[in-house]
Amino acid sequence: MDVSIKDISASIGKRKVLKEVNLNIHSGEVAGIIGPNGSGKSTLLKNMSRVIRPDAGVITLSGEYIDKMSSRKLSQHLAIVSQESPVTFDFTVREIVLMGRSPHKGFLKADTKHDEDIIDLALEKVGMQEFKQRSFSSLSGGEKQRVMIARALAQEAKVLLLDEPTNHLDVHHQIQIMDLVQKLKNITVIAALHDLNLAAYYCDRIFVMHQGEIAAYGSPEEVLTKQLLKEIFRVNADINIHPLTKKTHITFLSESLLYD
Ligand SMILES: Nc1ncnc2c1ncn2[C@@H]1O[C@H](COP(=O)(O)OP(=O)(O)OP(=O)(O)O)[C@@H](O)[C@H]1O
Repeated sequence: MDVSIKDISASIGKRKVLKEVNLNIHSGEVAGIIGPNGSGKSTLLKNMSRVIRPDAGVITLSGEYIDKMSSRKLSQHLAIVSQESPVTFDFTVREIVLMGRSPHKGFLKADTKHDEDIIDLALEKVGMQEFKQRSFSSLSGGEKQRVMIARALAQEAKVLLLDEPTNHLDVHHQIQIMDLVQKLKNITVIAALHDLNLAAYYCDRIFVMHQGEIAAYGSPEEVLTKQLLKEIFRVNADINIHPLTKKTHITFLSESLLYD
């Protein structure tokens, strides 16, 4: 399912946070949204999932306007893992992942063996199957993050929005989650990422946000240049193609290294 964002502008209070943003993300693509703090990445994802309504512009999923879809239909198409964990009551891990099934079930319909199998598979994919009966609130930040990803997988949406999916995760689980995301078949993934080397390694294309606008986009090799890192991220860096992975690899350089 492809995602098209056309001339989206959005404000929070009096502040314009997104300014005529245009993006076209192809079906099955892993797209990375990168940018400094406050550049508008989360706000863009919130507009795509209709948590925030834009001032102007339209968003379509395979040509269908999201603002014309019912909430149920939108959740069948699109799942979001946001930075905020929405849970206030003490649910078990199983119950949290089961919530991902609700767009596919009738009102008050009992859970089926099919739902249970999907929950088990989703938990297995994120390596959390042993935690199925644990209380969600007792989990560590990284464990919670993996359960929220399992919930999104159980939703079986064709578009997956991930806001900082590797935030809180140790390096093993960062790679586990990004490997999983990359292997998802026929699913369009749009992920806001701070780790530029993870973005370079896993994303087909990268979109760079700066002050509410798209400053650049293209393949990681095209986008992640020394000049862009200096201008947008205000860092000095050495950039190579890694001999083993054949992907762009960034080494960040401290000011002291440059001027000592
Ligand atoms: N509820 C809010 N009230 C006021 N300002 C907000 C609110 N939410 C976001 N903003 C502002 O909107 C701008 C964009 O925020 P957003 O969270 O989209 O940025 P981001 O690129 O995701 O940042 P980060 O990398 O820090 O997560 C920021 O300047 C932020 O302070």
